Amino acid sequence: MERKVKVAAVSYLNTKPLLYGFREHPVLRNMELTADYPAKIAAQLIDGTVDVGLVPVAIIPKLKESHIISDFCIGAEGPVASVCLFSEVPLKDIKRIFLDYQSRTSVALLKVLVREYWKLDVEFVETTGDYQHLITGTDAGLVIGDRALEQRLISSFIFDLAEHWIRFTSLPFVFAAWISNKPLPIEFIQQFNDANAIGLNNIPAVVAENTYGPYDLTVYYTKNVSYRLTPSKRQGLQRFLAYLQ
Ligand SMILES: C=C(O[C@@H]1C=C(C(=O)O)C=C[C@H]1O)C(=O)O
Repeated sequence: MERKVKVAAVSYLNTKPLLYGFREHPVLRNMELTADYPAKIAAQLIDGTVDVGLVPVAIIPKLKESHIISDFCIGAEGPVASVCLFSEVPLKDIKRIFLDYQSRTSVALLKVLVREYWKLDVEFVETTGDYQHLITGTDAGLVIGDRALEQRLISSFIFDLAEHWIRFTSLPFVFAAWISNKPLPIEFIQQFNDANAIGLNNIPAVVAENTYGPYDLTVYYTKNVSYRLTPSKRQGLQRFLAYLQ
């Protein structure tokens, strides 16, 4: 490839370990990196503004061409902490759920759990800007990312979507994966994966440069988010995509 590969990453704390190793890495000679919230990155990969994105897996069916180019992802093998349904009442009493405009996968996952697992009769409400303050009474809200880690300190009830998916299916979950919308040179992919691994092998250093009060990032990076796209995660991904058809 003559021109630089355009790569878009998620701008949340969950992605810091994956991006840590890119600084001063030779792969940067061949790529340019931007960051945004997941729904934006999905739109950029679909419309071709970028070549690679850490995109919500729920948009895979919307891509004409897609290649998972990495064995690293944003996944979970237990509670993920940052993708939760928050409420002031138990599940059975929830009447409406505000959906997170920044998310694609978790919105789809929530709908699968509501329909197939919890079997709730609720109304979904789209959002376009801040809505967390509307989580009161029988109105619940799906919140993802750093804002979810902050909402944990506020809401009375927290339903972790990864934890409930695992109870439902006995399979781990993948929220986002590095996906390209065109074939890329193998040398680039190897360098790209090498850069991803550096931060994961240096979690204390990643934590040390991110001061964050609301949640323990060592726990988040080592116990909650699970970054390896293992065969069982791929199985969980296939199972999830089958629900979206
Ligand atoms: C674990 C998370 O996974 C994310 C959830 C996504 C989604 O719902 O579309 C997309 C990317 C990930 O950042 C999180 O954001 O907290």
